[in-house]
Amino acid sequence: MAQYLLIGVTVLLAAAWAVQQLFFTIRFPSNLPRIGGGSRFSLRTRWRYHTDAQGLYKEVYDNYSKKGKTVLAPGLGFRDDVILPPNALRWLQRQPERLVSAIASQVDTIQPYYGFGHDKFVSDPWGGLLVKTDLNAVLETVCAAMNDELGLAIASQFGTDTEAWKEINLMPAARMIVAQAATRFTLGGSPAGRRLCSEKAYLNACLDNADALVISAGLGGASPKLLRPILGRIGAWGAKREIVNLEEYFKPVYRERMEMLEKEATNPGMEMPVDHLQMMLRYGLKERRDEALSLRDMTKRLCISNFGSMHQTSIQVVNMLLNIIDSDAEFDTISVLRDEVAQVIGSDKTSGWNKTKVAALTRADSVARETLRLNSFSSRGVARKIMGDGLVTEDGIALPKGCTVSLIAYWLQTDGDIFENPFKYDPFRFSRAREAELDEQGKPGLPSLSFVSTGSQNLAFSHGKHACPGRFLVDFELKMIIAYVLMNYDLEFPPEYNGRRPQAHWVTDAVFPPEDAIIRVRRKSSRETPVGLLSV
Ligand code: HEM
Repeated sequence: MAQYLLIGVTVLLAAAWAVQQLFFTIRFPSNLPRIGGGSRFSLRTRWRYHTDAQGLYKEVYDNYSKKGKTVLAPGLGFRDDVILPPNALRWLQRQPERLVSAIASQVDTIQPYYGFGHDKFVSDPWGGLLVKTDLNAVLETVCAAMNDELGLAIASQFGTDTEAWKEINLMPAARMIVAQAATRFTLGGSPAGRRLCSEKAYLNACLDNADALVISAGLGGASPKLLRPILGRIGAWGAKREIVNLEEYFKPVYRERMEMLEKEATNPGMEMPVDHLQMMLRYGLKERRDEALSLRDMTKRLCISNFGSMHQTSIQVVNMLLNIIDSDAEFDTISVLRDEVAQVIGSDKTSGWNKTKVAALTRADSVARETLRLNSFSSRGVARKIMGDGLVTEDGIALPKGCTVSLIAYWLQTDGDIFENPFKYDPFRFSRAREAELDEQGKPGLPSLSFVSTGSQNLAFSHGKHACPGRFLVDFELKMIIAYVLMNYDLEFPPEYNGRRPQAHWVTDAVFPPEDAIIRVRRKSSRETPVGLLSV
């Protein structure tokens, strides 16, 4: 019996392998070199991507990317990824969307069909596009509200004791702070929405949902296409459960907004909330009516919005605060930043934050950009799916339909020929260069070195038409966090860290911050806090 079972399983696996090879495997041209050589990847090379992607990508970067050559590297599960050299970025940007698609690549990465039941939640990203078109137009209003929420969130996580030092587990604290601030601009504009901003169970549900989406994307993306309908569903189980959970919290806000929109129809000019949800409902009722009228679909849109606004931002906050404390002994980082905040924000206690002040915080800007240079979550950038046959790279590779191309961002951003002392966190690396090049008004020049500016040496937000539109909001958010935390708290590492931060770690090609990093904080007394505006 066991013998027949074994034969049956072997035949089934062989048939599955043949079907996978025949129908689902992309055929690459013979002139495209593979990392490790040969005509297929050895198991060792595939395994290396999953256990040492940092080392594997170093070889890709040094041996191919830096020499202007395209190369094939193993990716998640059984995927093969085409890695383009940095000098191909301009060529890539020139290609039309119908041939080179950012959105199709996001669908491949997120596998929304399994988590959300339909690809449209990613392939038709109208909610995200509103960040670009509508949210950024009212950034100052939205960020003023977010600043209030940040103060409350930080005080709640860091405490208010001005005598004793408190040990904080940074990752969970940063996640809650970012979730609370993000909720304020996502749906905090109405009374029911505002209540959710500080509702810990809701914030945890949002964060759990974002984690479940990462797992769903990982398992769905790693499985061979043939097995994806099974493994994708298993991987998405947690995400589906979290969506139902989140819907319960969201229901009263959704109903409140629909009632407000109904009232507004008979009462034009009525004051309405200014937040992302309101923009989504307004647009949805006009252009995607079925979705806007479905609580479940709008909950899924909310999940996507939360993922965008919470996941990478909280990672950036953890790394940035660790880097500020780590570099303080050598660069006096905390005092330099406090002086800058006091100068730019402190003198004007009435008008709050605006774009001019955010832009004037050049040193805080440098601290944030230097963190992204070294500690981006994604080690690759500008991932695009090739949508048709016939596209040939500048080095003569005919890219087959269905493959994904990207650039190695991590090794580009730590290239010793571009950055002096490339692995050192130098908080004022970019502000020094900018302050040495003053513009006509005597302000720091070189705007291409600012946090929000993207390019081949700064790919954390990607580059071009699809570069992250949320980065302008993140720019406000990070500077508000720097200002609030440093003006209201003293910070240090526990003595056993010997002044050095715990390092980030790679899981496949994603770079995670240390989940168990501890910092010690102590609230400054109001006498010591020079900027009244910043205290809550
Ligand atoms: C440190 C924080 C963040 C990082 C590092 C980051 C990074 C990225 C990256 C790499 C992309 C892909 C772009 C491409 O495919 O070329 C992206 C897209 C996007 N991000 Fe962010 N992001 C962050 C925060 C945010 C926030 C706070 C929001 C919302 C307020 C947001 C909204 C979006 C949207 C809507 C897109 C899709 C853009 C498009 O396809 O045109 N992101 N982000």
